Amino acid sequence: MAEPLIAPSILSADFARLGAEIAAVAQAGTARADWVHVDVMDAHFVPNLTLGLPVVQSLLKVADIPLDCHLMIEDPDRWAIGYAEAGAYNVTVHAEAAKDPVKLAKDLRAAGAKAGLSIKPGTPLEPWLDALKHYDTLLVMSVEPGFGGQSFIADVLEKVRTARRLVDTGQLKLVVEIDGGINADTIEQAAEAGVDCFVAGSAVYGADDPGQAVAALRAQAARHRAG
Ligand SMILES: O=C(CO)[C@@H](O)[C@H](O)COP(=O)(O)O
Repeated sequence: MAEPLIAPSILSADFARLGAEIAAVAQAGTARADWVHVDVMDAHFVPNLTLGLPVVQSLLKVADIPLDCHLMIEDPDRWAIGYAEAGAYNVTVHAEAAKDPVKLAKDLRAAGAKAGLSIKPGTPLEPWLDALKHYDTLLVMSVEPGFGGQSFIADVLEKVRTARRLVDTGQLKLVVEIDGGINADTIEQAAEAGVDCFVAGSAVYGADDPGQAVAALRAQAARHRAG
């Protein structure tokens, strides 16, 4: 299995210094993150408001690292394409909000982005398995979306195990990503369940040295990966 991917979430970064906060996890070497996770929240799909396309367009001009945009918004069928056209590496929409997830994935890929589908902790995986054949990432939420710093919900690991099995047997071809409550205490169980990509907000941006936190999380995940 490939090396685990680490994606720091800028939800826990200083919003007045976003360019510098991204650069802090984009230095060469083991402290370099694989992707930077950008949480877009609209205060409708989730009860919080963060940033939108104009900010992402500005970040794309200065970020020397792929941006993984997680859209926690209503009507992603209308808005997601803008993030792909702007140059986001991966654009993830929520299964609970998408009206036509297959068309959406095709449109995102046609615009040059990877397509991601996310499910909340209480959303089952099975109804989305056909649609997931068109996606490059599955983002399993391990907290209720909306806020950083929440406690990890271990029950979602059953969905990770199912997705891992489907990827390993060739029935799905995607990156299994987890988001919410990932830190030194929880990353091992997520790695053992078969996660490929770990989003971590407070565990990275709450650390004295965010780059060192990235390196430590990656090493810990690598020691505990399934397979
Ligand atoms: O999407 C979200 C929350 O909705 C996450 O990306 C959080 O930002 C992760 O933060 P931590 O739980 O790692 O502090």
